This record gives sequence, structure tokens and C-alpha cells, in this order.
Amino acid sequence: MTPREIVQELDQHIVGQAAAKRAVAIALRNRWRRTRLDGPMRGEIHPKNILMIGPTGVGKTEIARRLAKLTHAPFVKVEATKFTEVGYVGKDVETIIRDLVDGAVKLTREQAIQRMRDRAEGAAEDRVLDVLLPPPKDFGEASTQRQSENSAARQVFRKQLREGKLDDKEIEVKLSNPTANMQLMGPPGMEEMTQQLQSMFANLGQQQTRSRKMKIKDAFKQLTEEEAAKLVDEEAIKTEAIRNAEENGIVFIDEIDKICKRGEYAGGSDVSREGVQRDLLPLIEGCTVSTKYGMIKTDHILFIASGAFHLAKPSDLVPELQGRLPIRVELDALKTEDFLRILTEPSYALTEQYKALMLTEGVTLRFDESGLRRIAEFAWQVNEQTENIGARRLHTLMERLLEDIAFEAPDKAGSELVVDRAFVDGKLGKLAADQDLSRYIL
Ligand SMILES: Nc1ncnc2c1ncn2[C@@H]1O[C@H](COP(=O)(O)OP(=O)(O)OP(=O)(O)O)[C@@H](O)[C@H]1O
Repeated sequence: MTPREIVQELDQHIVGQAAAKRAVAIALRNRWRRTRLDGPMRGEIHPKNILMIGPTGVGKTEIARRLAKLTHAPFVKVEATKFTEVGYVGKDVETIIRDLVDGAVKLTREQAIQRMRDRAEGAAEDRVLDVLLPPPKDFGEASTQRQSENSAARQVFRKQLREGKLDDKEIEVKLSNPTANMQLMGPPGMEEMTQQLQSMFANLGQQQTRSRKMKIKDAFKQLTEEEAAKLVDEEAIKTEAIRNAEENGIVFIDEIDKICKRGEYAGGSDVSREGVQRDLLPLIEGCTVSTKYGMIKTDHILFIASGAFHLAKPSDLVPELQGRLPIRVELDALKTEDFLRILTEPSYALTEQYKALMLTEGVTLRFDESGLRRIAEFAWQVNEQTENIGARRLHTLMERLLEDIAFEAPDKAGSELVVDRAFVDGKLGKLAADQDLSRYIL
């Protein structure tokens, strides 16, 4: 995708924040540009990591998450402060990369299974038919005739199966033992040993199958999964996942400002904060991390760090880290107009979600322009008066606004509720006017 296309895609989910969208789009395109180079030049080019600066709830995480989804890139989000918390002291920052690889493996396996879906379904169908109509064993004289009878009957059953006519019939199927999928949790740093133990257990249980009685539609689902798992090559998945994480992985580090030395947080634990920055540095500069799926190089992973930087400044980060986060983008605080757009514009916007939910009960919700504007105004007002939590305020407001109808909907099938200015004022006016109340409720 070109940067313009990426921005257009992001526009469908996130309102405003053009600078941040542009920056991530460029970073992504640069990765693709790099893959088109060869030789030493390719190795030399490192991703230009991004530092997003902006208050909470204005779309920083959302931009990164959407970007990853758009490109099917492995993604993890971590809070930088997690590594300074009491009890976590010394927690291995390498777990970030391990989590990324875990995610990549899951993603790659899902994609592989999806590709194998048709074949797996075919095989599962045959297994169900084998149970319904065991193939003739006797190959004596009458064998040819019996076989053709059998295949004719099979066709009939196959048709019925595909039409869903046999869904609720019970059959007994043999499923492989679940120990093969068992996950072992090992101590960090011992991934390889854990992996070996796991494959040992898997081998022990491999031959075992168990018979279970279940409805055909459930059996079909489980057999499809089993067949798909047989078709995908686990080794190939691991290799592909590691490559995917190395080349396309995105790591989002939130609250990076909270591990700065100066600012509000000056004091005894400064050392530990700066320690975390120093720990993070090798990951961002490029190192090799051992995971249970193999070694992974972090050189080309894209890091997006984010923080509000109310008190600390980006220049308070250790210099090496500043150098590794060369792209700085600022995100704007959200205003009434932005809230208004966030309520309706993104695909699956909040108002659309509530409409769809209520419609399942037969209640039609209609949001009037005046009502939407009033919600946006209240969101801004409450953010100003109490704490600014950005677009998250819309969630708490909407929940409060529609609480009654959400409760009563089952008794009101067939009715319509118009959310206009008067309705919003009625539900939220008093609360929003009272600072103490809104602190607790909105
Ligand atoms: N500009 C925006 N357009 C649409 N939705 C938004 C926007 N900003 C925030 N949101 C919504 O608000 C919620 C919180 O946003 P997000 O997680 O991106 O916050 P953030 O800026 O990363 O804050 P924090 O640093 O505290 O994590 C999400 O559900 C997101 O969809």
C-alpha cells in the first residue's frame, strides 16, 4: 500500500490526527522500500522508529493497532511502567519480543489454516461419511456392486450433509488426543528446554485417540480443525512466523514518558526508570532474542513509543533512546467537533454499535443531529472539568445515556427511541453540571 492508501484506510477508523497517520504510513512504506533493496544496503537501513506525543485517549494506540491489522503485521502493546513496578523489578524486557513472536505464530497459523480450510473441510466431510456409511470391507464377488451402491448412498448423504439436514444427528467420532496441543509454561530464558519437554509430551500422547458422541455439526467443526492442523506444517509456521515478526513486527510502547528521569517522577526510583530505558535500548538498536520458536533478530522491528509528556520531555530520555526514536509526531487533544465525528464517522462507530445492539431486541435507536452534538459537548465539558480521558469519555457517557433503554429493551420491542438534545439533557444534564457526581459516574 502506498502511504496515501494507508492514510485513507486509517481515516476510516480514526478521526483527525493527520500527522501521526502520515508518519506511520511513511514508516511502513519505508519497510517495503527496504525489502526491495539488496545486498549490504538492505542490512544497513534501520526502521525509523516513532515517538508519539499526545494526551491520553486521542488515538495513539488505535493508530498503531489499526496499522498492524491493516498489514497483517504481528503487534504487541506494552506499558513501559510495567517494568518498573514493584514486584516486576528486573522483569525481562525480552518478554516483549517473545510476546510478539507468540502473536506472530498465532497469526501465521490462522492464516495457514484458512488457506487449508477447503481441503480440511473436504477431509472432515469424508470422515463423517465414513462413520455414517462405513466403506465395505469384503472384496468378494459382490464387491463391485456393493461398492457402487455404497458410493451412490454416499452421494445422497453428502448432499444432505451439505444442506445441513443431518446437523443434529448424533454420531460417534474418533478425535485425536488433546495432549498434542498442550501448552507448557516454562521460566523465561528456558524456552528451548520447555519446547523440548513439550514435544516429548506431545509424542507420548500422539497415538491416542478418544471416541466421542456428538452432533454432526459439532463433529464436523472439530474434525475440520483436526484435519487443518494435520495439513499445516508446524515447522514451516515457526520459521514463517519468526520471519514475519522480524520483518513486519510492530511493538507499541506506551507511557514511555513515565520512565523518564526528570519531571514529576523524580525521586528514589529514578535509577530503576533509567534502567528500564537502558534495558529497552538493545531491543530497539537491534539484538537477538531467544524464544521458544527460535532466535529472532530485532533490527527491523518497528517500535512506536508513546506518551503524554506533560511533565517530562522527550529530551529527558537517555540520549541513545532519543536517537532511536527520530520521528516525533504530536497528536492533538480532542475537541467537541472531533467527538461529534468520532460518534458517527468511523466504521462501526459507537452510535452504530448501540443501534445494532438495540435492534436485536427490536428497538430502533435514532440519533438526532442535535442529540449527537449535545453528547459531544458534554464529553468535552466533563473532560475539562474532571480528568481529560479523551475519546474514552464518549464510552462512559453513552453507557450512562442509554442505560435505561438497555435495561428495558426486551419489553419495548417494536418501539423507536429518538436521541435528541432534550433526551440527552434529561439523562446527562444534571450529572454533567455537578462536578462531584460526574467524577464518579461519567
Ligand atoms: N481520533 C480518534 N478517532 C476515533 N476514535 C478514537 C480517536 N481517539 C481515540 N479514539 C477511541 O478512544 C479509545 C482510546 O484510544 P487509544 O487507546 O488510542 O488512546 P491512546 O491515545 O493510546 O491513550 P493511552 O496513551 O492512554 O493509551 C479507543 O477506543 C479509540 O477507538
